[in-house]
Amino acid sequence: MKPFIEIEKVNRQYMVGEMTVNAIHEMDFVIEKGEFVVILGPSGSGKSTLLNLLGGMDQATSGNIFIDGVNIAHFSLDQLGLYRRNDIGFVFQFYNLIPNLTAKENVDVSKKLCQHALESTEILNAVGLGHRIHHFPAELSGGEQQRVSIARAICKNPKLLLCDEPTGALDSVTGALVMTTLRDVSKKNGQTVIIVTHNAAIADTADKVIRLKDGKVVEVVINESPLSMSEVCW
Ligand SMILES: Nc1ncnc2c1ncn2[C@@H]1O[C@H](COP(=O)(O)OP(=O)(O)OP(=O)(O)O)[C@@H](O)[C@H]1O
Repeated sequence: MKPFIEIEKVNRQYMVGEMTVNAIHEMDFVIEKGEFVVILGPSGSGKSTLLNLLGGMDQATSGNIFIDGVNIAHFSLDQLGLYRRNDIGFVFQFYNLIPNLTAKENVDVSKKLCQHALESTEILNAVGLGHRIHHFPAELSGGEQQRVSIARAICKNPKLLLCDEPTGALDSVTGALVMTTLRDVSKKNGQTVIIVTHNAAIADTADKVIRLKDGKVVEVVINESPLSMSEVCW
């Protein structure tokens, strides 16, 4: 059986004046359905570029990106728009909630946009915010706001959940709580999750760790027994 995600000889080059920058260079890896994956690497190693390619926000210079059997590297801009809308959930470092909408209304925005949305109240309960559904973002802590943004992404019932430094703006205790929520809810829903982070501690909780350097994969580690967040030293 083919893997759920297959990155095959992917390149993303930028031309800067006369110079060619190989942000992603001949990259290959696979991710199975339901895996909780962490991508680590130093600054400039290609993490954001890779996340943008997987999320259909950018196009590869060459190579194949199979998501659930479909090669998105050959998509038109219109197809990429539909792919981002229906198949991808995003969680960013800063929560990007709409300030004048409540937690539930923020999550409901996803329902209006995509085809397979889940029930927002149920997801807000699952991320531990059942008692905060009518609160506005300004009435929520940073960790609570990030959990609303996770609920918003999961509510789309996406094929793939992409998270860019989801704990980057949080203190370590709140970050661990947010990561626990993310992992628990995704595992319950069989959701495939890819997290880009500088925080190597998170790697021990992942099913798979992909390390990048200079636009290349330098190591793929499969954790047979991932640690729980409470076992990780931040
Ligand atoms: N639009 C662009 N034009 C030219 N070069 C770019 C562009 N975007 C990224 N790069 C280069 O591609 C390489 C990879 O960048 P990328 O942002 O993917 O790294 P990163 O691992 O996400 O870094 P960080 O951890 O600092 O966010 C870097 O050398 C960067 O300078």
